[in-house]
Amino acid sequence: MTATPIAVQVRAPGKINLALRVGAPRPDGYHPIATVFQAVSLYEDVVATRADGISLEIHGRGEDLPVDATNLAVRAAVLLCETSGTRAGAHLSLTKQVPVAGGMAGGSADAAATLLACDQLWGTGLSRDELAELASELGADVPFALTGMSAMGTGRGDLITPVMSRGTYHWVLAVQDEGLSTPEVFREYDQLQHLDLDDGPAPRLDDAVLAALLSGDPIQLSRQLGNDLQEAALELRPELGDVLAAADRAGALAALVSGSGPTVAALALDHAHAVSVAGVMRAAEVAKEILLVTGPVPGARVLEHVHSRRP
Ligand SMILES: C[C@@](CO)(OP(=O)(O)O)[C@H](O)COP(=O)(O)OP(=O)(O)OC[C@H]1O[C@@H](n2ccc(N)nc2=O)[C@H](O)[C@@H]1O
Ligand SMILES: Nc1ncnc2c1ncn2[C@@H]1O[C@H](COP(=O)(O)OP(=O)(O)O)[C@@H](O)[C@H]1O
Repeated sequence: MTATPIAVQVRAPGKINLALRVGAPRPDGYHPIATVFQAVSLYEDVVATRADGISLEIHGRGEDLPVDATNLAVRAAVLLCETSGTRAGAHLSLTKQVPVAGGMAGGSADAAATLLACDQLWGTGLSRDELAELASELGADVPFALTGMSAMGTGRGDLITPVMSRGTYHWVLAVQDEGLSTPEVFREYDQLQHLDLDDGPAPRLDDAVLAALLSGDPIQLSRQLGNDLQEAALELRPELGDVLAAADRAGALAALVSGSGPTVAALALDHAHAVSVAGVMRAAEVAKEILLVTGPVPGARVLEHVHSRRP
């Protein structure tokens, strides 16, 4: 008797870039980056159920996203199907908490969760390294969604090195109605920096970010937050200046645009301080939603296997 799952539920987190350094564009259109990711407690849940072919339904945020082969979750399932040669299919039910096109890698979390869910459902049995290789084919941020916690990303952001982090950090997120396009923000960055192909120094992280994470002290971390894409995001969406100013007035330790934006992440001392910062930011009416999250949290993980027993 072999226990075969008929359904698998996987959860993967969104992220904040605590530090993001960007170099000049490469011939393939990507930019070399050096970043420190932190996975935070906004989650994408994927339930993969045995079915014919690959199909997708979306709940929560992003209900108007396409459910065809352009969706990152579908692309992940198709890639695993093709790589493993399986004849099995899956229906994917995706529940999204992470804002769409918010600079928090929700689509990447969907792809990572789907890879893991389908791997379990189909018994493909790939190692974490093999999954990470497929992940990087799907997008620069996808490998981190598998790893979670706190990690350094280099190359296109897809080469992941976990880093030590002490304690829990409390963040207030200001979520905007309308997302920003990642390629557009990188293009704006190139214009602002007057960067051409392979022009300028390779991006480097300051070791002080890693030391701050290790200290567990949010005040120390607040002094090391930084994002090279912030100016470009502000250029494209000047209202984000009001969000950063509101976070400052609310007494946040520091605030920055996450990744390519437009979500702004404000760091608080502890939970009570985060509640107070969130209250002031809500009253300032600078965002569609103000959310409280914590980090670091784990990467993609199986929450449940549903089994049918077959002889
Ligand atoms: C900026 C960051 C920071 O973590 O995150 P988000 O703000 O998107 O969440 C990432 O680098 C985004 O990663 P991700 O969103 O997975 O990018 P991809 O889908 O692979 O690439 C989309 C496009 O963004 C640009 N891109 C992305 C990554 C990178 N290192 N250099 C780039 O220039 C390229 O124009 C690429 O065609
Ligand atoms: N499952 C998905 N969830 C979100 N966006 C997706 C998904 N599949 C494809 N996309 C496309 O990717 C774009 C950016 O995705 P997302 O990961 O939400 O933002 P960001 O890159 O800013 O972190 C979306 O605007 C959408 O066009």
